[in-house]
Amino acid sequence: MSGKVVLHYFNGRGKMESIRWLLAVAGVEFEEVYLTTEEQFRKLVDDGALLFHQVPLVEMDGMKLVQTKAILNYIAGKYNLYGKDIKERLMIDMYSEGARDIMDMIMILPFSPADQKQKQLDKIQVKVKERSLPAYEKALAQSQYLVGSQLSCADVHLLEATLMLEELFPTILSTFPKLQEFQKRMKAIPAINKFLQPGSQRKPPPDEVYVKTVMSVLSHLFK
Ligand SMILES: N[C@@H](CCC(=O)N[C@@H](CS)C(=O)NCC(=O)O)C(=O)O
Repeated sequence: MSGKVVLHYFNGRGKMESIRWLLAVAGVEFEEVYLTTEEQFRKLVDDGALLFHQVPLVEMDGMKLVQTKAILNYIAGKYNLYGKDIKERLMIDMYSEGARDIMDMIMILPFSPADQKQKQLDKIQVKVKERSLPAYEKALAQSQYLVGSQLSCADVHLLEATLMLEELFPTILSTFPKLQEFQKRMKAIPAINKFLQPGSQRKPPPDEVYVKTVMSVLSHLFK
């Protein structure tokens, strides 16, 4: 039981995606249980598996982990992706949260009304070009890693965020050469290269299917 890592979430990126990324980079194999019905969700709640009645839930090391940030920090700490002291951890948290801000803006897009999507996209583009990407470009001009002298979870979250951005805005990194080099370096890391191979990452369903599933599993939130 304690050897197997099981992820409970929807078949979509959402809040679980960064956890999948970090486990993959740490070389940890995992299984997924996709929630498709309200009954499945209720059962997890009734079994006491969801501390705050929310997913993501990760079964790992004989524990039931919830709260995305806590789960990510646990994995990062366990697999040496969380710096060497509290000052490095602080910087790692700062850069990680910056990447989280980008991903959160993108994550809610499928749930935006169709007539507001373009406005949201324009807002995201301006925000990341003016704020987020220059901050990361500056950090990467000093060192190949965002923090310290080794790979950390902040690098992994930044790669995930920049790949998500490029799906929406294919040329967004064109004026950020350090970020382009960073992506290249990161993609050459064997565990990342493996995770990015077609067939290795799950293929998330189309947005409409994902949104419909979330709304039916969590129907109590949409009443
Ligand atoms: N702070 C939590 C939030 C988790 C969360 O909002 N999960 C949603 C699905 S993405 C959920 O399970 N909502 C059910 C509810 O709040 O009743 C985390 O970061 O893990």
